Amino acid sequence: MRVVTPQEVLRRAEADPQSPAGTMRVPEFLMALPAIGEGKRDRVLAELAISPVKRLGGLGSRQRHALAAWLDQRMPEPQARPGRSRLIVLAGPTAVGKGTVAAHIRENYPEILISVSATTRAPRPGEVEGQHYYFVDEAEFDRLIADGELLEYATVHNRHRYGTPRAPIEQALADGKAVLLEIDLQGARQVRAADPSATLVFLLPPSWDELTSRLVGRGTEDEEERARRLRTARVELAAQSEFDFRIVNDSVADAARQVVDLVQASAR
Ligand SMILES: Nc1ncnc2c1ncn2[C@@H]1O[C@H](COP(=O)(O)OP(=O)(O)OP(=O)(O)O)[C@@H](O)[C@H]1O
Ligand SMILES: Nc1nc2c(ncn2[C@@H]2O[C@H](COP(=O)(O)O)[C@@H](O)[C@H]2O)c(=O)[nH]1
Repeated sequence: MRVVTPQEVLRRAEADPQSPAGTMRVPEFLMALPAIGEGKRDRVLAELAISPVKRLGGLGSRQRHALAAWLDQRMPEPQARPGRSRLIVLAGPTAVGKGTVAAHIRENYPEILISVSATTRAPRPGEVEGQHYYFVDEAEFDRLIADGELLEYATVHNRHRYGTPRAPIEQALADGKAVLLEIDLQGARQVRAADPSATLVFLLPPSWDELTSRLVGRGTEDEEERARRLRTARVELAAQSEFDFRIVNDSVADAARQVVDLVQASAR
């Protein structure tokens, strides 16, 4: 399996400025690296004299070399991305757009299997059994756990249980397909423990205000449930540095493309 490092993303951007790597903005690239927050990102941009509007493919050679040197010092290439499996986890706070991004990937990149979870929560209007979730009762969820049919499971927002059916994931991985799980932080940690070579991606909102307005705008939860979800969101945001990559969802298509780039990188 070939490992794609941030340095390789930089090389792809240089080779083809119109490629997904080339059109990625430098701040997004930096934020997708482990343990880079907004403050660190801004300090690095200032230190390397790179404007935040610059795209990787539009860097001058001095800037590109400065960025490559900074990367080499921070994460030497051979250790930057140890062998990855084709299993990608997409997590992030409530209403950041995980489901929307996953739906965009399902529609536009059918080669990637998007896992369908089991849940004890009731369907929302318009949700379809087997497409959005497998809606099960508590007894059936207990049975799935007892029979070892779930790869991971968790009680999310201290309310309902959600879990990833194991069989379709294992079959797809055995067939060489890439698999995307859209799950919560607890599930992401379980997947990491079960398969340290999985890639963990954290989806970030452009701002806290935007997150709350997406949650309100979705209109699927009452005020009590929204408050519960926002409490979990603070906990999840505080854990973002545990993830391999972070992607800001300010455009669904851009965020989806960045996730797909990571999926494809891990599948080489
Ligand atoms: N990039 C975006 N810009 C504007 N609105 C967005 C964007 N991405 C998603 N949304 C909207 O935000 C709302 C929440 O999105 P979505 O339901 O996909 O979030 P989620 O992360 O799956 O939430 P949860 O974890 O609560 O299930 C939806 O109304 C969706 O249309
Ligand atoms: N640990 C898991 N978390 C999951 C799974 N499927 C979904 N989720 C997460 O639950 C919340 C709430 O989802 P909603 O559909 O009720 O809004 C969200 O964060 C999902 O990512 C799963 O299989 N395992």
